[in-house]
Amino acid sequence: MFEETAVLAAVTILGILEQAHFCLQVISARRKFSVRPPATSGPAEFERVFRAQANCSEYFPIFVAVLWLSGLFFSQGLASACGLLYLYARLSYFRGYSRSPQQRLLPLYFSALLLWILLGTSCLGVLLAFLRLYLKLDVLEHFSCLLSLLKDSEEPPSVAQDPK
Ligand SMILES: CC/C=C\C/C=C\C[C@@H]1O[C@H]1/C=C/C=C/C=C\C/C=C\CCC(=O)O
Ligand SMILES: N[C@@H](CCC(=O)N[C@@H](CS)C(=O)NCC(=O)O)C(=O)O
Repeated sequence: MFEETAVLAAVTILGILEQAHFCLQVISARRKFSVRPPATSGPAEFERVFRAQANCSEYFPIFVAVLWLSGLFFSQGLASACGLLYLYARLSYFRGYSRSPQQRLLPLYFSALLLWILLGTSCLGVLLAFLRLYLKLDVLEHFSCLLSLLKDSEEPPSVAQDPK
């Protein structure tokens, strides 16, 4: 049972390692710019790294929740692909923000889009599970029946061969 979710688990571990990397970057920026805790302000270069890490951390619990909900209730493949892209977008956001506020924007939009896709597929997956469980209604099965009916009606009738 657990092994079936190994891909989601791998994406989660990768995400945790990414968070660790962002923390280490803040520690090294504190040393570089001599900003000792509990201070959180200093040169702009430091504050950008600090805010980038804080913003990524803020969204990490939401990311992990929707990654697993979408993976378990909708599709592990789609959720894992969105998850990997999200982690890449967050890395680009962090690197972009460390350079300038402007350079954070494109990866920020992309990461937000991926998060909303994961949230949307989570909602859809949970809704379909509710319908199956409480109303005994399998919407996906009805949908695939409908598709195969449509496909059959489009196929030309087979012409009987004239045995000469
Ligand atoms: C699934 C997400 C759940 C909860 C968070 C809810 C809302 C947060 C929105 O999803 C996040 C989208 C963020 C998009 C931001 C877009 C643009 C940033 C706006 C202005 C920046 C301009 C500037 O600083 O120069
Ligand atoms: N901690 C966020 C709270 C608001 C928020 O989540 N804003 C979204 C954008 S609308 C975000 O991802 N902000 C981070 C950023 O702008 O870099 C912030 O400082 O902006």
